[in-house]
Amino acid sequence: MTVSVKICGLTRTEDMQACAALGVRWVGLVFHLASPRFVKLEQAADLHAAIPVPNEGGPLRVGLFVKPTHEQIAETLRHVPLDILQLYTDEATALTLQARTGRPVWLARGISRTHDLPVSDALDGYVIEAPAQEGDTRPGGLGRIFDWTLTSGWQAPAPWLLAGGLTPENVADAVRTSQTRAVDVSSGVEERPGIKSALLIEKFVKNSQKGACTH
Ligand SMILES: O=C(O)c1ccccc1NCC(=O)[C@H](O)[C@H](O)COP(=O)(O)O
Repeated sequence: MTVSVKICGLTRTEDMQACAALGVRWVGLVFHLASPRFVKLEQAADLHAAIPVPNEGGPLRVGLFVKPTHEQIAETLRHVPLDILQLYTDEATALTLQARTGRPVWLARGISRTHDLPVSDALDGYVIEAPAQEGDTRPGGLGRIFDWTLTSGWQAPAPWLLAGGLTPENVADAVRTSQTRAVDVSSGVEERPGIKSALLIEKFVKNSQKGACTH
């Protein structure tokens, strides 16, 4: 089994190109102003254009939005033809935005117990990560892990990615323990926020496959 990889929070052309060259399945662009990885629309359009499109073998482009309005997403899509929307919002809003944009929507969900795991199959996917804590300035990209055994044996209602605090060192164990088929990383492959390391991305992609052998 192959484990699919998403690299999130890209801000530089060379990092987009490294992801494409290393066979990363998804690249994430953060449209949340308070993030150190925030990209403006023109910058995002340039990043989008820097790599092959998905039907020519390039990664799918995922846009991250925190409590977005339809207007914000519509304006973003006018500049950047994103393939997938990753939303930090409630499920009802996510469903509305899925219908209004016609784009696949992944809902980010922080979990601290199995009871928190999503049950609805109406969305296109989930990003499962550690729950937000009081004082957090943003809901993701914080390098925080959660108990990976919580998803072991989960009959997920839709495709999902494991996220939060993954690194080249822990990703094989994370895949093995959580039984995920897709992983999502931002800070664990960075030199500093928004600045990725091609070497760390390469190690991450390679090591993510090592946990996949046993399930
Ligand atoms: O990266 C951010 O700054 C960010 C801001 C607002 C919402 C989400 C954000 N990032 C999400 C991600 O990068 C990933 O989906 C995930 O949380 C992994 O992050 P990390 O723990 O840094 O690997």
